[in-house]
Amino acid sequence: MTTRPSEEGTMTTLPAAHDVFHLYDTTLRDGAQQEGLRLTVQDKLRIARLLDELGVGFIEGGWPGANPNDTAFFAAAASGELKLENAKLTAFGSTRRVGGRASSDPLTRALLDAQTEVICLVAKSHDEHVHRALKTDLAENLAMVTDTVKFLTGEGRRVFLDCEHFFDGYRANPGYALAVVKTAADAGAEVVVLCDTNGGMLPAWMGEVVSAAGAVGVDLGIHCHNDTGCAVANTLAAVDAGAMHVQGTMNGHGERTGNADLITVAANLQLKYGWPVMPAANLARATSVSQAVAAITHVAPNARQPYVGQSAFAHKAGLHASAIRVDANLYQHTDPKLVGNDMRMLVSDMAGRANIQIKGDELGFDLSDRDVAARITDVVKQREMDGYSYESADASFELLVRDEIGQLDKQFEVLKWRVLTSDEVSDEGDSEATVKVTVGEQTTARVGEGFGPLNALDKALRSALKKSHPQVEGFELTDYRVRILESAHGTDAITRVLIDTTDGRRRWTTVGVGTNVVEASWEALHDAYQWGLIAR
Ligand SMILES: CC(=O)SCCNC(=O)CCNC(=O)[C@H](O)C(C)(C)COP(=O)(O)OP(=O)(O)OC[C@H]1O[C@@H](n2cnc3c(N)ncnc32)[C@H](O)[C@@H]1OP(=O)(O)O
Ligand SMILES: CC(=O)C(=O)O
Repeated sequence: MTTRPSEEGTMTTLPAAHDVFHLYDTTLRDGAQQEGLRLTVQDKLRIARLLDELGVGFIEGGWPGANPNDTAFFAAAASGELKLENAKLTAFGSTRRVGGRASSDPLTRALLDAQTEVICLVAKSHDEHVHRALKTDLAENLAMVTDTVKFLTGEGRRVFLDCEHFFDGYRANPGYALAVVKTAADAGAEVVVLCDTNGGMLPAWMGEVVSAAGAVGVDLGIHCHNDTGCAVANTLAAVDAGAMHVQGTMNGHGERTGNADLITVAANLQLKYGWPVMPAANLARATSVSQAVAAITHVAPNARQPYVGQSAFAHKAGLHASAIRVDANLYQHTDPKLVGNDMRMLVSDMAGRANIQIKGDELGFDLSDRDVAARITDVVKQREMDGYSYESADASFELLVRDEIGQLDKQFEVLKWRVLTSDEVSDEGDSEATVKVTVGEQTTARVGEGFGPLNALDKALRSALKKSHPQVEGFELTDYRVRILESAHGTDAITRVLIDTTDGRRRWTTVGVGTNVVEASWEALHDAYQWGLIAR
């Protein structure tokens, strides 16, 4: 144990860094056991490359022989499609079948065929599971461990062994759970991993059990599930008790409620414990790796994910913002840049002047004048009361700021708009819009047909502006979100519309509000075009 100053200046006791420490990623195996997640071979190859860039030591690629997809993944990796700079690809499988021999077990053979230097085996370590799930006796399970580990190490493989249900097994029969650890170590397993398979552990219970396993005299790993919401905390508690190998997944994917989020674990070890678990430049890729994995898995990123979530360093409250103007560290536990994230300032009805000033700086406006900032704050609060939301609608907020400080150089004025929708659907759609605008001295009226009123209005406005502002041809509406704000009202409720637009280079969001959804949509659309034509 070493004693080092905590960030607050008090002394805290933390374990000293191990000479050898493993970050072991199981996104491609246990992560893929998450409901709704399905990874193709190409997905797995892409995620493996990202994990290698991040700098994990081991990438568990799946269970070769268990399904054609995983077998094909290992074949692709072995054929040279996967070139790893930092990590070692690891094949996962179980101890041999009851009553058989490892040398003739087809799944053990498949582990060798995967051609990885490292193999991770799962073995039963809970006596009740041996009796009821394996349907054999305790001695045979130990023999399965010995036979499989010895066979694979004899074939030149490095073997890690996952003790399934270790913590529950230790509670039920500590002598047997520890015998599995010792048997694996004696047979040649390099690391014995203690698994909280059902995820029921709490941090306060970890130390005693991990220390008891440590007394066996083998390098220990930890594999935690998040069923009590404690996967990361349990992992750290196991590390405190001596584990030198941590298993986890990107974004905490995994069976049921998931596994320990390896990014959170790694960032805690590196930034809080001060252990050099990966080069600083690699940790600074954590946010982009997390986002890239989310894009590949099609699982929406969790904005509140520690360190790398979109909201991890987002500040909404006025009091926070005013202190952040003095020093960002007054309201953040670490520098977001260290994990590749950014501080974000949110504008809402909880804002004070400081939020507005910091957001102004971000957008390139000098709002240091207290009166100007106070006026904009008041406008924002009133408009939020009316139903607007500027938190994500940066473009509408910028238009509001420009208007308040006299820098709104409107690129067009709308003289009139109208839209009709009918039950007659032609090839052009079911709606027809007319938009009349002036640009400088020129007045133009155009009709647009489309599917739904917004589509028709978009076409009409684009058509009216394209001669004077040809760049509108490149504007594309990518998302359209409608929220009913006063549900008690029914069909005359207030509606808020958010529209995301892109021109291929930039992406911006605008907001509109009205009792009429078409009116709210038109306002958001109008702002989207104004911002796209004004802002650089
Ligand atoms: C805790 C974990 O997450 S471990 C990882 C779990 N991952 C998976 O199960 C995904 C991949 N699994 C599979 O594709 C299949 O379950 C396979 C290919 C492994 C086995 O499929 P099947 O032969 O059809 O068997 P099934 O899945 O029904 O049952 C598992 C068998 O393995 C046995 N088994 C379970 N754990 C172990 C173990 N550690 N060592 C040896 N055998 C084991 C069971 O007793 C059962 O044996 P039985 O067929 O004689 O009853
Ligand atoms: C091995 C594993 O995934 C578990 O015990 O949870």
